[in-house]
Amino acid sequence: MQSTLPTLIEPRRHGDARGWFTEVYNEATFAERGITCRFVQDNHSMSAPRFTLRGLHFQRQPHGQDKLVRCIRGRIFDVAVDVRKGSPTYGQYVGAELTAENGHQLFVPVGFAHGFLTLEEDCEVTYKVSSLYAPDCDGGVRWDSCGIDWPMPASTVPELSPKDVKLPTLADFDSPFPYDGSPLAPLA
Ligand SMILES: Cc1cn([C@H]2C[C@H](O)[C@@H](COP(=O)(O)OP(=O)(O)O[C@H]3O[C@H](C)C(=O)[C@H](O)[C@H]3O)O2)c(=O)[nH]c1=O
Repeated sequence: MQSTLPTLIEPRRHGDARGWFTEVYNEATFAERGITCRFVQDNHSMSAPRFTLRGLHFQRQPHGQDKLVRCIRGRIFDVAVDVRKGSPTYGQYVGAELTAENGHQLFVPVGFAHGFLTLEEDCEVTYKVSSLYAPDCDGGVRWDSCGIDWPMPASTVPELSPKDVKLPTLADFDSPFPYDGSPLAPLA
């Protein structure tokens, strides 16, 4: 059964005198965590300025994307916001620090807006998605409209794309995503 809630994955690193080895994706072990979607595209972004904020994004159906996110250079604060219409946890979020050092990953299912804030310069993020890029179905809500406690000094204005500056606020947004009966739970 596909997990419909954000999930933190902490892949094991096998260390030896040379360094370490880890499986960043394994169909069988990820299925044990409820991640059974079929990923069809891998993405990779680099953000140069510290406190770059990409998000909060989703793709509308029929091109909704489950995402499996990891940071391969630097550190990010990665966030998933519940935007499932009728959810008792609508507008609430979970967040995790994903770093090249900890190797942690965040699974962000369809029904959640995704975004991240870089905590260092020159951060690189890679993520698998379960639906191909469909720009006509691109959607999102403003980063500062969901009560997210972004880990940056209060006066900081993050680096945003012109597109993200113009996103609607959560209050002005009419969600296209149905609620499946599972309220948002803290990341295990
Ligand atoms: C998402 C995407 C973008 N692009 C092109 C379109 C633009 O020319 C350029 C940058 O796109 P955008 O500004 O939408 O990239 P981000 O702001 O990093 O958006 C992504 O970052 C947040 C955190 C997400 O969760 C989404 O995956 C995605 O929306 O890459 C593609 O060619 N394919 C793609 O799948």
